[in-house]
Amino acid sequence: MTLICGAGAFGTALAVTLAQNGPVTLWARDADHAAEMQASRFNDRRLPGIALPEAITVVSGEVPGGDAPCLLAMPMQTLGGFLSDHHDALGSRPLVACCKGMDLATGLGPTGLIAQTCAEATPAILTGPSFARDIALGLPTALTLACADAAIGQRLQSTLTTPTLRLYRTTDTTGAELGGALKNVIAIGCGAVMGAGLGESARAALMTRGFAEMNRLAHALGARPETLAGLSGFGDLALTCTSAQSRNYGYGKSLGRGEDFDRSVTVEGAATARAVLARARALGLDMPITHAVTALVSGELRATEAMDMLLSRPLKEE
Ligand SMILES: NC(=O)C1=CN([C@@H]2O[C@H](COP(=O)(O)OP(=O)(O)OC[C@H]3O[C@@H](n4cnc5c(N)ncnc54)[C@H](O)[C@@H]3O)[C@@H](O)[C@H]2O)C=CC1
Ligand SMILES: O=C(CO)COP(=O)(O)O
Repeated sequence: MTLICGAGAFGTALAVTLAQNGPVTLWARDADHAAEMQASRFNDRRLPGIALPEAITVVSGEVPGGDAPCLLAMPMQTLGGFLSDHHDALGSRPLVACCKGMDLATGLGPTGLIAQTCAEATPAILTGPSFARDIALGLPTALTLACADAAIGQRLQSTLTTPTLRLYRTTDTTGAELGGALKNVIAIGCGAVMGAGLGESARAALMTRGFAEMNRLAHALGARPETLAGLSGFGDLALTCTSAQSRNYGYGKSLGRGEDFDRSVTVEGAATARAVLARARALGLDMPITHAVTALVSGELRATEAMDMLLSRPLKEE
């Protein structure tokens, strides 16, 4: 049995693909939503049009106990609260974060938060280039499964691989979670560039210099360069900065056009930009794109002003 907490688009998509391997329990925060899904066999609120296989049971209330791995598929800024609220039920099993970002309150990534809040559990993270709908439709997808405990990571890799979802494993949790967190920040910037009509060449420059920035922070925090070059870093950066399916990219595009954006949509890069900037400042690191995106998101700068700020920086070696 696999337990997935968080019945948004991603949690539901993971439940659909993992149902090919055996029973899945999908835990939803909202009791009405859980009852609606269990009865209709659809998640109309977050992933419409995808039928839930019979192997999925949707529950709410107490998080089910047990030793089976638990996937945590809720937005990053809600993870800390969820872990504290359900600490006892989560117990000592592997907890696989499926969220992307950096916690504003602590500056920690998902595995750091798990380690801090649920000390008996084994933290892991599942991350990389994938849209929930693609996974749910059974389109081929490859992700990174990171767990510092190599043996548990290997077990998770085989449990969570499905015929269409291929997992690669690493023990570098820091690198894997930083890739997923930072690519969303850069994607907001790329969306803003495109929304403001600054062109595809400017977007390519921002992606490349953004990748340099991701590597700078990752290096300072002890991550391995090959992790950043893999699915969870470069792979997810490429997908999110170029796809109209991405909510971070779409949000950036609205900012670039000066249009409103639906506030109920999950856009992880907005809070994460602020968290990353604070962390970088504490480490004495220069992260100009993250700085520009933070100013854009807070309304301090428009996209063209943010680009002017980046272009007027002193010339330097690549
Ligand atoms: N949607 C996608 O294509 C992908 C999403 N992700 C990541 O998955 C995470 C979740 O995103 P989505 O599922 O897309 O978001 P979503 O907006 O579709 O759904 C978020 C879900 O989290 C639940 N939630 C909110 N606060 C909660 C709390 N305190 N406790 C428990 N549940 C809570 C909401 O009820 C909602 O069902 C994000 O970090 C995102 O970056 C990763 C890869 C792909
Ligand atoms: O993480 C994702 C793709 O890998 C989903 O991106 P968005 O959250 O921007 O939609």
